[in-house]
Amino acid sequence: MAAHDGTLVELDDVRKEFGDVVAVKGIDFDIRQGEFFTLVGPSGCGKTTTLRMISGFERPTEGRVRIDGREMTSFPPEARDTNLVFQHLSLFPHMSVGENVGYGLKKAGVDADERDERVREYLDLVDLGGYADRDPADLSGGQQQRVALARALVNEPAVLLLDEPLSSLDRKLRKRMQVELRQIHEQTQGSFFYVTHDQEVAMTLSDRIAVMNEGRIEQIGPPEKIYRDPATEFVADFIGDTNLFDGEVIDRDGDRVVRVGGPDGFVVPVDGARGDVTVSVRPEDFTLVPEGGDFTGEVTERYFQGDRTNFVIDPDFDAEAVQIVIQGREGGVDTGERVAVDVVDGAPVVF
Ligand SMILES: Nc1ncnc2c1ncn2[C@@H]1O[C@H](COP(=O)(O)OP(=O)(O)OP(=O)(O)O)[C@@H](O)[C@H]1O
Repeated sequence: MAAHDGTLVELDDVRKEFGDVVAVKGIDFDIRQGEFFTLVGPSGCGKTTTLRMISGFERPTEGRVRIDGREMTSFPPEARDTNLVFQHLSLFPHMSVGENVGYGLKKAGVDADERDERVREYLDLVDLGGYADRDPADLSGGQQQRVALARALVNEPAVLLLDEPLSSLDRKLRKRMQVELRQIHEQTQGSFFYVTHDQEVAMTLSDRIAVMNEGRIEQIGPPEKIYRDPATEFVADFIGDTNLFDGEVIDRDGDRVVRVGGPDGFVVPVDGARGDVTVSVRPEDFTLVPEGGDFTGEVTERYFQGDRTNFVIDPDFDAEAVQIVIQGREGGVDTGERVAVDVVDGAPVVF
C-alpha cells in the first residue's frame, strides 16, 4: 500500500559521510507506487550508498527516509518492506532452487502448501517453471539471477531494490534479461529501485531516471526527457553521446542566438541572454546534406556499425572534431570527402 499520493519511498535531504568522505551530499527524490525508478551515475558517485540507506544497511548522517508514509531512517533492514538483489549471486548452495525461492516464506512461517504454490507461481514468473528441484549450481548465470529475482519477489515486498543485477552477464544475456525484467515489472506491478552505471540499461528499463554525480542528483525525469532535455552538461554527456561546443550569445537581426565556431560555424536560438555558454548537439541531430548546410567540413573517420554509421567530421570552423551518426543507410560518404552538415532545428541544448 502506498501513501495516498502514490509516493512509496521518500528521501528527504539525505546525506551520508564516511569519515572525511561525503558519499551522498543531501539528496531528495520519491519513488512512486508501481514505478521502475533507476539511479544512474558513474562509479563512486554514491548509488550503492543511497540504495543501502533505503534498505537499512546504512544509516544516513542527516536527512530522512520514509517508506509507505512511515519514518524508517533508523530502522534495520528486517523492519523494512524491501528486498534486495545484488550483482553477485547469493543463492544458498546447499538448497534446491525451490528451497532458495521459498526461504523467506519459510522464515515468515508460511505453511508448506502455500509456500509450494507461491514458489511455483514465482518460478513460472521468471520462466523457470519446473526447476524447483534443481541444484542452483547446475543453472546458467542468467538462470541463477532469475532465481535470485524470484526469491526477492516471492514475499511481495513494497519495494524491490536491485543493485547492478545484470552487470555480471554477457551482453546478449543482459539484453534478454532487461526485457524479462521489464515484463516481470509489468506483471507484478511492483515498485522497483534499480541502481546502475549503465545508461543504456537505465534508458531501456525505467519509468523515471535520477542521474547522480559526485553525491548529488543532477536531474530526475523520464528517459526521453533526460535524453532530449538534459538539465546539465554532465547529464548531456553521461546519458547517450553528445558533442559539446563553446558558444557565445550574440544579437542577430534583433534576436538573441548562440554562435558556435565563429562566422564559419552555426547558430542556435536561445532563451534569455547569457555570456559564454555550452551547446550540446547529439550525433543524430546533425545531418549530411548535398549542398549549403549550416557548416562544412571533411570526413576524417567512418565506422560502419550495421544499423548506423558513425562519422567523425573535422569542421571548417575552430572546434574539436564533430561526431555524426547516420541511422540506417550510410549515405555513400567516405573518409577524405568534403561534406555539408545541417543542425536539426530545435535539437541543440544550451547550458
Ligand atoms: N563503508 C565505506 N567506508 C568508506 N567509504 C565508503 C564506504 N562506502 C562507500 N564509500 C565511498 O563513498 C563513495 C560512494 O560509494 P558508492 O559505493 O555509493 O558508489 P557507487 O556509485 O555505488 O559506485 P559503483 O558504481 O562503483 O558501485 C565512494 O567514494 C566510496 O569510496
